[in-house]
Amino acid sequence: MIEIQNLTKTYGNFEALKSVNLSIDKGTVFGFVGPNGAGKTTTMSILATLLLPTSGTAKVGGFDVTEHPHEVRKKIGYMPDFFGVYDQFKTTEYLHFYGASYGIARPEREKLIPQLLDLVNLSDKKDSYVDSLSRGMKQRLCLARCLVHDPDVLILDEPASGLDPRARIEMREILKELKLMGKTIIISSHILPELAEMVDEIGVIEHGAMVAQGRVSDIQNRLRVKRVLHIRVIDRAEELAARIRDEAHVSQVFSDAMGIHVQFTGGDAEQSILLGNIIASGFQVISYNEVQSNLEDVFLEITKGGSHNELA
Ligand SMILES: Nc1ncnc2c1ncn2[C@@H]1O[C@H](COP(=O)(O)OP(=O)(O)OP(=O)(O)O)[C@@H](O)[C@H]1O
Repeated sequence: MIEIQNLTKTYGNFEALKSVNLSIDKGTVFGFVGPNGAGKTTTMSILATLLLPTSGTAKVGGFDVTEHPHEVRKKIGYMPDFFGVYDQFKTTEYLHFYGASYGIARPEREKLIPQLLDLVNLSDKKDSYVDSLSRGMKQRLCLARCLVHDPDVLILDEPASGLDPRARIEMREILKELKLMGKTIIISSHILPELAEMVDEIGVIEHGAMVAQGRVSDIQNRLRVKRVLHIRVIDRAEELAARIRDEAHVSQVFSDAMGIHVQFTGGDAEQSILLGNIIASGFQVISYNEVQSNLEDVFLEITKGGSHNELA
């Protein structure tokens, strides 16, 4: 649904995007993450046909953003990171305005708008002035506005930024519904653990270059060069810690009141063999688990010190 090839963008002498490649299948929720200034907004603005690329191509639903911007616009709903709402409108009027801009006839809009307000949980605010809505409500109204023409693709630039935790959860629930409706969604965020729960894939961009892209679990696996295992036994923890040091794929061991922590370089099979050896040696294991890294850890690992080439 989205295909970006060798995309570059320069502002004067500054290279904001350096040959970015990105491919997103229909129905995927794609999380676009990267530090401030990495190039997320630039990429999304190009996809939204608001900015021309310097070189390379970007296609949405098979249409090139430079050659067929009008076709692309029919396919996308775009929510910018900063947006204005017309404060003097009521929410319903606001959506009528956008619906009419897309050429949707009034009778159709009369049916559509209550559905949209319901989707974004604003039905009880249908007669409220936009001015009186909270930030979270305005974000949701903006999302409803993006949906008036039933686009296949949603390009959402930091939709959860500046929202309190409750408003973020509401936004996340709405995005889940949109995914169920079959929309392809590209969403940028700094709130990485939040993103992990709702995206199928992530792309990490840093200094204008994609440094990792794939399914969240795959990227986590690729980064798990060293896993951390946490083991609890009924007794003889110190004895077990000393013994584990000699096992294959174990690089570091330390124990504390919480149990034994093992840095492990093996894969799933080796991890299972280690457990077998521990039990065969007569230790009574209460728990044996791998400490899960969350998306925040993954992101920090990928972007630390620029040592990420093997992931590109
Ligand atoms: N119009 C412009 N003129 C010059 N430089 C620009 C312009 N727009 C963006 N940049 C620069 O390009 C780089 C990428 O900016 P962009 O807004 O795409 O990053 P971002 O990943 O969206 O960051 P943020 O998370 O802070 O919004 C930044 O260094 C920014 O300063």
